[in-house]
Amino acid sequence: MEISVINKSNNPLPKFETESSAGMDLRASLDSPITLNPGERALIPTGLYMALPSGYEAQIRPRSGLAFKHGITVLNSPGTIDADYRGEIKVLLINHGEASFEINSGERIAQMVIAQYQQFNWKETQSLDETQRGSGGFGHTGK
Ligand SMILES: O=c1ccn([C@H]2C[C@H](O)[C@@H](COP(=O)(O)OP(=O)(O)OP(=O)(O)O)O2)c(=O)[nH]1
Ligand SMILES: [Mg+2]
Repeated sequence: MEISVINKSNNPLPKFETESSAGMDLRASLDSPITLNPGERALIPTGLYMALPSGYEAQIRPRSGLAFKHGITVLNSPGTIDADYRGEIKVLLINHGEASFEINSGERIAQMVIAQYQQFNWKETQSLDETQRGSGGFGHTGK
């Protein structure tokens, strides 16, 4: 599958880092570094614009290394890029760590996974089919 993309950043296009990676890492596209102090959030531009085929979405997810080592994560994870969005892809990062974290242009800040989705129509009704689970949830099967 090919996806049309415009790259206004100085970074190479995102790529799969290993043979079977699910996502491509996204790089920050910045004029100057951004410092995220503990508790702070920022919308980080990537300089990328794309046209997903209808029926596909892009999910913006955290990189586990940044989360584990620095407490840096994607606040709205997974961020949703709609197929009809033509604006710049941006990444909403938050610093959940105890130390300030500097983001430099070109650094890999998150990853993007393309996934299929299906739209649907509601069929409004007064009753639903019975199942073994019924309305049990939120741990009702035990620890
Ligand atoms: O992490 C994200 C999440 C969203 N977007 C862009 C693409 C997406 O298609 C659009 C709208 O996102 P969403 O629907 O999550 O935000 P909203 O607050 O509901 O805004 P809108 O009213 O524009 O839908 O913003 C990003 O660039 N990065
Ligand atoms: Mg929306």
